Amino acid sequence: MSTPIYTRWAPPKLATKRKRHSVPAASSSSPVAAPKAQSQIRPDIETALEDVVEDATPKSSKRPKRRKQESRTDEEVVVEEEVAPKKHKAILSKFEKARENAKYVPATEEPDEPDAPQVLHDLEPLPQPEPIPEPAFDANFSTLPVWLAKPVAVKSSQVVAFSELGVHPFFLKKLEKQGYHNALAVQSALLPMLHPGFEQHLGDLCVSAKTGSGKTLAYLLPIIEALKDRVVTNLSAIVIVPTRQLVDQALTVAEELCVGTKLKVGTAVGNVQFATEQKLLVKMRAQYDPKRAKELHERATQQMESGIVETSGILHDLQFVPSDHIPQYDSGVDILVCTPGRLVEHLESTTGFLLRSVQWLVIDEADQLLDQNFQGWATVLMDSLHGETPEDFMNSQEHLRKRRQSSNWSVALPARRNVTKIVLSATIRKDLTKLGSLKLKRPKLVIVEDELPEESLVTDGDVFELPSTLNEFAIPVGDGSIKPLYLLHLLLNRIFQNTIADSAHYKENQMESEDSDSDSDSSSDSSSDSSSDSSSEDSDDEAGQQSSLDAKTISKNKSRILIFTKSNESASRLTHLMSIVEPALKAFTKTMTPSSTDKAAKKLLKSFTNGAFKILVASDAASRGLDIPDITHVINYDMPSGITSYVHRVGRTARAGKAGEAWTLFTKTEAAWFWKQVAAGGTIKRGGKKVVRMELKKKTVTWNRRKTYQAALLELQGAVKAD
Ligand SMILES: Nc1ncnc2c1ncn2[C@@H]1O[C@H](COP(=O)(O)OP(=O)(O)OP(=O)(O)O)[C@@H](O)[C@H]1O
Repeated sequence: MSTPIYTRWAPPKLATKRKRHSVPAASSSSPVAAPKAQSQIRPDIETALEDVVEDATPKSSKRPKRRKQESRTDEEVVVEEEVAPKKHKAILSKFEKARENAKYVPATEEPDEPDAPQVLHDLEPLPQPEPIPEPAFDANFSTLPVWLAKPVAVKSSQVVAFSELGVHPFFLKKLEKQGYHNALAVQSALLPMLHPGFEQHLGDLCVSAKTGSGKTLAYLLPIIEALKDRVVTNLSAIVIVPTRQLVDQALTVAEELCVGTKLKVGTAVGNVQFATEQKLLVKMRAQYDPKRAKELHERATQQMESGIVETSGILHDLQFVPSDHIPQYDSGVDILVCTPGRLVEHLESTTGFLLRSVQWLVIDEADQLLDQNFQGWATVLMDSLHGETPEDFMNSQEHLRKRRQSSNWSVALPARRNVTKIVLSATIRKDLTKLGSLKLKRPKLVIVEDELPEESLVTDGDVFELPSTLNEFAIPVGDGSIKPLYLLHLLLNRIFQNTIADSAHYKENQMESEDSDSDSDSSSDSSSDSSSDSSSEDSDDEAGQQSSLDAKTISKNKSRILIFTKSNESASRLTHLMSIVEPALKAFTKTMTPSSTDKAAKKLLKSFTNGAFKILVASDAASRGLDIPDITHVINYDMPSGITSYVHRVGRTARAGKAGEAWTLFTKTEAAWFWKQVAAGGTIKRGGKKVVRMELKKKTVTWNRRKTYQAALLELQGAVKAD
């Protein structure tokens, strides 16, 4: 038998499985380099190779084939050996592939460690990568409408002569007489916008300007100038302010400007009898009109028959006019200064009180008024201002308008009156929900400030500015148990004697952060506590640290001090306590109570202005708008209720360019709020100035007064119980 050209390739011998494949002896001399391949195969691919060989053989025919091989004939072997090269090729290519695959080991992959202990994980969150810090959000857009986001900024140092602002010579003389030569910044900004002319703003104005910056004159002057030639009285301007003191103040300014004109200025406040006020505001007269009189009489008869009869109104007024006449109503004033509550009462109950001729609506201290919105005054007012006049009170023009409303003729009728609204405050807020109730048309926000914001700076937040002539101080008073003694020390040693420069008792300490504040607060307290009160109280070396002033010294002093307490009751109690502990102050201290009559309140403010007494103790009722030019000091005996309240309180001094000081007494619990919200300067701008912290030692404050103070407290307690 000849030797076959190709011999069958046999896989290399493997330890266990190889036995399964019996290879003929001749195959070892095969031209196919089986032994060579065997030597080149890595042990790790041996298994793969074995699998490949196994795969190449159909599994079902493995065993029968072996058995067959033993019993096969020579011809069968020859046939089989002719088929072998083909099979071998297929197997070899599979082997090559397997070898290639086995060669690939990912570079980074760690070799499996089958013996490594298995780590069991609970349902713990998987460790996460560190969050990528987000860049700080720098808003360069505003959610507010453009007029609020981009106000008209006016520098508060801008001072222009009234004559350059187109003020009528008639008023220039008046202003000169009052000592006003130049217009203050807010006046310089508003007068051109309100005067008819090229610079006039044909829309409404919101004005934010510091306390004491002259806003009252800024709105009253252009209104009175516009109405000065008026001969027939007609309600043309309404000025709304929150309190009756402010009504009086605005009335005084308006009346001074109206002297020499025929204009009538009236007021509507709760302290006058309503009926009396009605007669002043509306004048009734009889007009001959038999046809309309007949109609009205018929309606009155119907009412009588139905049994439901009006006790006021036009039908009620019919009885006061001749039978063929009808009642007609004329305004008794050209300018009305009022509180919102009383205005609403007149709108609802005063027959013939109509707003059809109103051209100006001023809302001063607007943020406070809009916050209160009692009796829904803004809605009632806007309805009356923009709504239609009730038919019974329509004049001929309004009747004509109504008749022609749906016809083509309506376009030929004169346009509906336009009301210019002027909304002002030192703390105006960009609150659209509040301002929206005023139905402003083409509004413009004017901000008068020392530091003008950058053009590009868009801010939705509210920022308020204090007068540049104001200096602020703050005194820590521990837990507040002897706060009245701190106040007395401040009054007697600092204000009435003005010994601040050489007094060792006031330790100046400029504080910026609350942390440092509370630290030093506690340290100051602990230092005072560590010194025995009883030993130091009457010791000689303390003598002279606390002043006891005589009435003469106080009366000579030019200071006017306004002390704010949290309520009217606290104001009365503090006045009482002060006069017991320091009797010299009794004649110079008065309380402002809301119960005092209008006349008494006016008298009180007048004698304070004149210097008849020096200290006025008041609640927040006096914090807004009160203009007493000579107030030198404001003391926040009790902490104000908010930032705006602080701004208005301290704004009672340092008015119209005069110097002033504001002092705040703060307890440990109030320190954080005060330093963070008020003193830090985020919302309140003070032109680079800081609130200066002044420390007083407790023993200095209580010197020689502890017993008197305790007796005074007992007396006060007795008085309160007796009440
Ligand atoms: N052109 C002027 N020159 C000098 N003083 C003026 C001028 N205009 C007004 N004043 C004075 O400025 C003071 C403050 O005015 P006004 O009461 O109008 O301030 P304000 O801005 O309304 O303050 P507040 O916000 O506290 O109500 C008043 O005493 C007033 O007489």
